[in-house]
Amino acid sequence: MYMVTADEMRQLDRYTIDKLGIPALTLMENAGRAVADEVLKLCAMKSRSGNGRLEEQENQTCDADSAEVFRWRATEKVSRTGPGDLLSHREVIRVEPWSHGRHAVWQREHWYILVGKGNNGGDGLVAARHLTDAGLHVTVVYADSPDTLRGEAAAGRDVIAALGIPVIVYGRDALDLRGASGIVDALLGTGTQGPPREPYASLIRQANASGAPLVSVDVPSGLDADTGALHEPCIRACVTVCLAYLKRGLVQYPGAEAAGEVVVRYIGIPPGLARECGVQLRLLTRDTLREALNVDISRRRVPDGHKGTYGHVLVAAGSLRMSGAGLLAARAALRIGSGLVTWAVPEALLPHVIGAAPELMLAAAATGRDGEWNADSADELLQLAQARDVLAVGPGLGRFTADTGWLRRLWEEYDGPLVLDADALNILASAGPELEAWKRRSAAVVLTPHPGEMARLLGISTAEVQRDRITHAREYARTRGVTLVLKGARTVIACPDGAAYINTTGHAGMATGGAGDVLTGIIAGLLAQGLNASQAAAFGVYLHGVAGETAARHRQHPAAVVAGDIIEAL
Ligand SMILES: NC(=O)C1=CN([C@@H]2O[C@H](COP(=O)(O)OP(=O)(O)OC[C@H]3O[C@@H](n4cnc5c(N)ncnc54)[C@H](O)[C@@H]3O)[C@@H](O)[C@H]2O)[C@H](O)CC1
Ligand SMILES: [K+]
Repeated sequence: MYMVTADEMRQLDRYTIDKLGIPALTLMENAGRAVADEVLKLCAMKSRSGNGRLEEQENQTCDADSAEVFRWRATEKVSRTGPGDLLSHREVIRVEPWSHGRHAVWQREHWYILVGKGNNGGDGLVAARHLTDAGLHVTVVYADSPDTLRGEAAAGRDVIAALGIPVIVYGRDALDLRGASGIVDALLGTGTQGPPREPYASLIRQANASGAPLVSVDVPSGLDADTGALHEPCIRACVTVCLAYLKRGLVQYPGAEAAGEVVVRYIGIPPGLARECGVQLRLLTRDTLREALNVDISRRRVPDGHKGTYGHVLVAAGSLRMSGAGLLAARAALRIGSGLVTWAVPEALLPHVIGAAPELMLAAAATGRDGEWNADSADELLQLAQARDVLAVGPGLGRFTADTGWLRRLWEEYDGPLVLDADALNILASAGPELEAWKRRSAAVVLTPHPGEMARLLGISTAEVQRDRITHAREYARTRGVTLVLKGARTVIACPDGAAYINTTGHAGMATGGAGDVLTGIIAGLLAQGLNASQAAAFGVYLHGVAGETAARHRQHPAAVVAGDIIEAL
């Protein structure tokens, strides 16, 4: 599933209308119909729950290969009354075609359609008509004077008037949303510039305060469609019906939170157009792993395989006070399926980690009695690495004198894939401009920074990184020729060729010490099994998140998950 910026969406709109000849009114009609479908679905859910409130949808038939709708949600958003279990559910649901019969249950429903003066408002006007035809009581609320609408939106306005659908002009007529059964937010879409101005701001506040379920058209009004930043006041939707292509801001926090459950609906724009027009950002799903990354997610084993078949990982990690980080990375590399894993530790640590995981091979890589790494250990490490397929460096490494030169030697003299995490990234960041002189590697490099490590790599603040995670990650990967995994909620995987993926597996309970070390081991292990850097990074992040969800279910609560649980759940 491709993801676009507001500007890319405008280009795709224009191409569809001007080059393919599909009328804008057709797109708007389909958009409004899709919004109406989702509103009717919510009404049906409420009627099923019997108490007139939104309950979590029962198990839907999941069609793993459904092309039409990709739906995921944070349950606490959809079931306002159910015990939010904090786990994000990912499911692909086929939305059954909705027959617009006059269902008696819906005639109790009174929905308000908040309409802006752009085409987002136009979509809302089409939805108002469909919902009226389905039997709901509908009132259209114009944020601006109706005569400010232009083009297709003005055409929608005239139809509403011709049908005699009740209309309120905000600011001129009284508006009380407290009795609303639901509200459609068709105020601002991808044409928004900056925080909502009056009267949109007041109307958004009134809608949020109403307590009624909010369905946003395309994007919640007030949300930055590109970065996911909230320009308050911003609508807090329980469902966002995203049109044609997923907007980036709906997947990045805090936007993902404000959007609630996101449903991407086909409205007549050819699905392949984004790829043809050079869009390279995709949602990371099983389909994406199979189709875009050509990953064999079944991970078949050959009947006559042996340990050597599945690669040998060398993990250079762990120090006196942080030996566990190295152990977690090494264990994860083994659990994900590597044939062999050697864990290299400072010499003084070795006697203490013997037996920590009997399946691991151990090696002393830094002589000295203090249990810390030192620059002299580069020779030993390079010696060990020559007989290994992948080198993972960083978890629990610590900093030491001349560590930049040490890392540079590994970077330039080891000719296999390199995975750098934690302190290896901090050492890389401390190289500063000298990094330009480091030899460009022919073999893959995968960096796995969390936002703070990314900030140090870029020399900016963590807040700036988080303001536009996708752009920062993609820019760094492209200019440095590396594969970069920017961790955090909705991890970004950015590849040197410009391709990028946003992961939706995982949950907040994985914010626990060592979870990142586990990911490093997973990615190194997948590289050892022959996946390329993009495949190993994307598949590794995806599996890491699924394992975290599984671990939370086993522990009955996300807060109880520790990093070792994620390894066991792999
Ligand atoms: N994706 C598709 O194929 C289709 C999308 N459609 C819908 O069109 C909107 C985008 O419409 P556009 O007219 O470009 O802009 P908006 O409706 O989002 O609103 C802009 C409108 O509001 C004013 N405005 C801008 N910023 C602010 C602000 N901060 N405060 C107040 N007012 C603001 C601005 O002057 C404009 O007049 C897209 O989201 C879809 O919903 C098509 O309908 C179908 C095809
Ligand atoms: K909207």
